[in-house]
Amino acid sequence: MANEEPKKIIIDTDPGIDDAMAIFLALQSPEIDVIGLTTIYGNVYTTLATRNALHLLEIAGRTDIPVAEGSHVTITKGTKLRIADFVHGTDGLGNQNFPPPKGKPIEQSAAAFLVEQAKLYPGKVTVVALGPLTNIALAIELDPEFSERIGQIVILGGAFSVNGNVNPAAEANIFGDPDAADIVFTSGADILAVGINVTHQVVLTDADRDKLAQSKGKFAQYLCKILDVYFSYHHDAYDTKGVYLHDPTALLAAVNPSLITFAEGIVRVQTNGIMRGLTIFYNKKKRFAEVTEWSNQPSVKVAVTVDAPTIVDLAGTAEREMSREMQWQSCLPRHCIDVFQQSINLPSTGFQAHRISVILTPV
Ligand SMILES: O=c1[nH]cnc2c1ncn2[C@@H]1O[C@H](CO)[C@@H](O)[C@H]1O
Repeated sequence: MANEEPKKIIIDTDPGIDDAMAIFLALQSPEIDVIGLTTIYGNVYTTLATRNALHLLEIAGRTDIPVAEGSHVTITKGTKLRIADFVHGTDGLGNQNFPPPKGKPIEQSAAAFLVEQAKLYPGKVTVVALGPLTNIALAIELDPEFSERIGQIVILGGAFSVNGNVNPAAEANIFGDPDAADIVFTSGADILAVGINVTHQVVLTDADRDKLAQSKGKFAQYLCKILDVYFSYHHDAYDTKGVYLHDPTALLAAVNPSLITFAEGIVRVQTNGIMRGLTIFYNKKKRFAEVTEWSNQPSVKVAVTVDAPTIVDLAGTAEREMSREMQWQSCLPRHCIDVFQQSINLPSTGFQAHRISVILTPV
């Protein structure tokens, strides 16, 4: 991997504490060239997402990276947005009230920027979408060739065969704009969805945070400040002793797909009613007699298992040590994981079978 050209990545983001982790990870990784951040509502409103994106780039000393502001409303022009400030704090970054950034977003909208970059580097740009999918759907609407021109869209979103985190049906990013999500999932682009069936297996524990706190690394120090609110929320909302690394998992899956396994099939999104935001994966194992809403739709990839210990390790290492190169060689080859096997032991990586999903496999 070392000799390959760095992967061009645009992060579509609503920062967000785990967004901040993912952005720092990306900026730390020699395998990635972050060519832009685009912003969206979700964890905060879009205006604050833009401000936070600019702020995070200033913290990282990367003000050379452009920030394009995204949509303030859903794809159907909905203004009743669900903002998860109870997860991330009212400022989105752990109620730290950082001073406003000096930088400004570029003039172009997020969707126009996405379209332009995909045209400039056909097949070479990966979008890592960490919030609701409005900007991506707008890019698809703006340019009918966007889906073909974009290299890959890695979506942090969906709850495949598991309960959601907004309600039992829906995961937050898909719930944020289900119509946009359905447009993206059926667009024909090369899509990898990393849902909470996978990210809920990637836990940064209280002990991991203590390790981070002992580090003098710039990112570690910063993150320890903002992580408190995220930990309190998880302690209240879940029985897990730690926090879920949603956004870092999606980012790392984009950089190194061998960290996950995936199934291929067709995803549709419920856009109304009590199951609004539900993602339903069709594994193509049955030939239905009737035409269904899944018939003749393009296939996407849906993450099924994850090498959780390696992701937590990579995230921790990169955040702790500013200049350390990531150790991709410790990653699991995809073919090593048999999702049907109940007990897997891969001693070379310390991979623990119980930390991967064997019950939730939409294979
Ligand atoms: O309980 C929740 N409600 C709303 N958003 C959440 C919650 N937990 C995490 N996230 C945010 O939504 C994405 C994952 O669904 C993550 O980006 C996370 O920051």
